Amino acid sequence: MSATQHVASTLQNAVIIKHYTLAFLTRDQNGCNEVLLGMKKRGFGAGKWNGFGGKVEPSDPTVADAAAREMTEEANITVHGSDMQDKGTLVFTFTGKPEVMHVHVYQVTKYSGIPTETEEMRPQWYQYSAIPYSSMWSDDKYWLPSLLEGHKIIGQFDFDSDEAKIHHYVLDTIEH
Ligand SMILES: Nc1[nH]c(=O)nc2c1ncn2[C@H]1C[C@H](O)[C@@H](COP(=O)(O)OP(=O)(O)OP(=O)(O)O)O1
Repeated sequence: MSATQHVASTLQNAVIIKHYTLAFLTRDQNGCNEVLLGMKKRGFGAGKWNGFGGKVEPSDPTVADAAAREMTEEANITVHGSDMQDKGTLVFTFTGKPEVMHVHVYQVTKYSGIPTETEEMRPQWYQYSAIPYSSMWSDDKYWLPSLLEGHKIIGQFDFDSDEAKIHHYVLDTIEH
């Protein structure tokens, strides 16, 4: 079974699915590629650098709009749902927990404003060569490099109940 089939089967058989967004803002800074990460200050994943995102709300017209709303709320910049580039799907499960996290992953390059700290996130630009993987979710090092190289990713990471250790994962990288 391919990783994509594995993910599809997990989503088909899940009792509870919660939808989240995760978006990476990238820029070319004098010929050097950079990505904006945020230090999560509270809640799920606090103390880790990550892309920007959160729960898809019933009031969000589309999932891409949810991704744009979260980025605006968390980094104080303006981005539009129509500029969100679909970069794939990540599924996270946790031993002993019935719900499955379905994370919709995006890249965005068009924005206005200057990223500034909010109650939830402290944003910082990182060169692609200096991404702080040791202070990120432990799955990120497997798929973020491919995403930043321009590929789409479809993966599933099964965490232990403590949300720290991955006991199994599958990942497909789709060449762009
Ligand atoms: N293993 C993982 N690796 C990763 O890179 N990102 C993950 C992840 N597990 C969750 N995320 C992301 C998805 C989403 O962007 C974020 C979790 O969303 P939040 O809990 O921050 O949602 P909300 O901002 O809606 O929460 P509240 O404002 O507290 O209701 O963390």
